[in-house]
Amino acid sequence: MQTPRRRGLLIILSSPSGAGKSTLARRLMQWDPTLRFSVSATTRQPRSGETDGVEYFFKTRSEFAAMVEADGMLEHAEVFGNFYGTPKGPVEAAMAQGRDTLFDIDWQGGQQIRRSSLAKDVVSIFILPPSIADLEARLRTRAQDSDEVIAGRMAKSRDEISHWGEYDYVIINRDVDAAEAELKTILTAERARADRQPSLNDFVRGLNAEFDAR
Ligand SMILES: Nc1nc2c(ncn2[C@@H]2O[C@H](COP(=O)(O)OP(=O)(O)O)[C@@H](O)[C@H]2O)c(=O)[nH]1
Ligand SMILES: Nc1ncnc2c1ncn2[C@@H]1O[C@H](COP(=O)(O)OP(=O)(O)O)[C@@H](O)[C@H]1O
Repeated sequence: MQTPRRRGLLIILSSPSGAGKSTLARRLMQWDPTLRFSVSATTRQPRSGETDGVEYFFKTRSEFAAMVEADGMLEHAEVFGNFYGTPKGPVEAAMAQGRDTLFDIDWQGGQQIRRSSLAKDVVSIFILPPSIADLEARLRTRAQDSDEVIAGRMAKSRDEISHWGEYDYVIINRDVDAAEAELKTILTAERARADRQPSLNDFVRGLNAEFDAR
C-alpha cells in the first residue's frame, strides 16, 4: 500500500478589491496546474467575460440560501451587498487527495476557515496595494465596474485592509512579477513543511520503537 500523502493545504488570498488577488491567483494556477482554484458561489451578476462555473457559480439569492441551508458551504459572507460562499464538498475532496486549494475570499471568509477545524491546514496571505491611489487606478483600468460600484469598493477597502494582521503572510503588490515570485516562494516553503510531516511522523515512530526495545 502507498504511504498516504499529506492532506491538501488551504491557501487563502485576501485583499481589498483591485489589489490584484485574481491576477496573482491566475498566475499561480498557470505555474502549478495541480493547484485547485476554489470556485465560489455568488449572487452578484457576472462581469463580461466571466463564465458560470469558472470564476464563480452564479446563483440567485434563493439558490444561495438553499446551499447554506443544506450545510453545503465551508464559509459564506455578505460582501458589497452580495452573498459569496465556498462550496464545501470539492474542498474536502481535494484535501483528502492531498491536493492544495487556492481561495480568493474576503477577510470574513478567511476568519471563518481559520476558526474552523481546518485551521492547521491553512496558509493565509494578504495582498496590499502599494497605495490607495494605485488601488483606485487599478479598479478603473480593470474597466469592469460602474463608477458607483468602484466607489462602493473603495469605501470598503479600508475595512478590508484593517484585517491584514490576521494573515500568515503579507505581500505588497507593487510590481506584479515580484509579487508573484513572493507568492511562489511562500507556497514552495509551506509545501515543503507540510510534505515532511508524514515522513517525520514515521521517523519519530521509529525512534520511539528503538527506545522501547532498549
Ligand atoms: N467570504 C467570501 N468572500 C468571497 C468569496 N468569493 C469571493 N469573495 C470575495 O468577495 C469580494 C468581491 O469579489 P468580486 O465580486 O469577484 O470582486 P473583485 O474582488 O473586485 O474582483 C472579494 O474580496 C473576494 O475575495 C467567497 O466564497 N467567500
Ligand atoms: N502589480 C500590479 N501593477 C499594476 N496593475 C496591476 C497589478 N496587479 C494587478 N493589476 C491590475 O489591477 C486590476 C485589478 O486586479 P485584480 O486581480 O482584478 O484585483 P482583485 O482580484 O484583487 O480585485 C487588473 O486590471 C489587474 O490587471
